[in-house]
Amino acid sequence: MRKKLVAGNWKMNNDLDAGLKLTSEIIHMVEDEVRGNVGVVIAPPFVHLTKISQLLKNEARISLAAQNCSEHEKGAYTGEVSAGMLASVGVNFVIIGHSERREYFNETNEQLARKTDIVLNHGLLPIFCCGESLEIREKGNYVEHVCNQLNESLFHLSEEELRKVVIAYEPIWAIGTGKTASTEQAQEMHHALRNYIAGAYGKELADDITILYGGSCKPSNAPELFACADVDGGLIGGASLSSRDFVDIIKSF
Ligand SMILES: O=C(CO)COP(=O)(O)O
Repeated sequence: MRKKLVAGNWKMNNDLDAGLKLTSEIIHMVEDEVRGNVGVVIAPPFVHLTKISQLLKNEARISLAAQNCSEHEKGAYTGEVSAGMLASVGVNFVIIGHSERREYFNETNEQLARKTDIVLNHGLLPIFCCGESLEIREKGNYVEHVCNQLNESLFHLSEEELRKVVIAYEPIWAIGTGKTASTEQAQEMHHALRNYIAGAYGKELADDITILYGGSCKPSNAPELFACADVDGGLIGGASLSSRDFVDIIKSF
């Protein structure tokens, strides 16, 4: 049985007080309302991680993620944060290759392969983002494009390493636009990605990999998206900034 997961990517939102308040609300609501075996991840900005890690110390089902990390081990990289530093403050997951990082910070598939390696080397779990632009969607080669992102950033991993990776499919045209992928579009891509992984690593491993959907996911559309056979949860942006909406999404399974 593969793991179900709902992760909240706060992006560059909330000051520390607001972040701590949101975390406390999520802790209490998850405890009171969420049944079943869905895992919860929150990904606050870097400067919140140490304090939020303390709040989550006794929360077995809520994990902490960073939104990015350096591809370098340490050294003269002003402004960067290393995987080792993240591990030292209690982070569990690292989001790698979000489309906003690919677009605004020119992150390449090769660089994301290095980030994946360094994250795994520090005992952290990558949430690897992939997805196509509207232009590629309209051209029709979107499956090939996203499979290539996996190939170039993940397929150097051993089987044991790939098993630790969570994949998040986020069509760029659906992020922050209010325009969600239809269940058919989400299922088509998730199924294609699982098949592609099966081709390289075998069906057994492919069936075990958690693949999340992201892009304008909210309480009203999460139930139908999460009901798709190959969708194992969500990577939530805007709606994860409201504890009520985020927990309602978690309860959509
Ligand atoms: O980018 C996303 C999560 O990483 C999705 O963002 P929205 O849910 O705001 O569309």
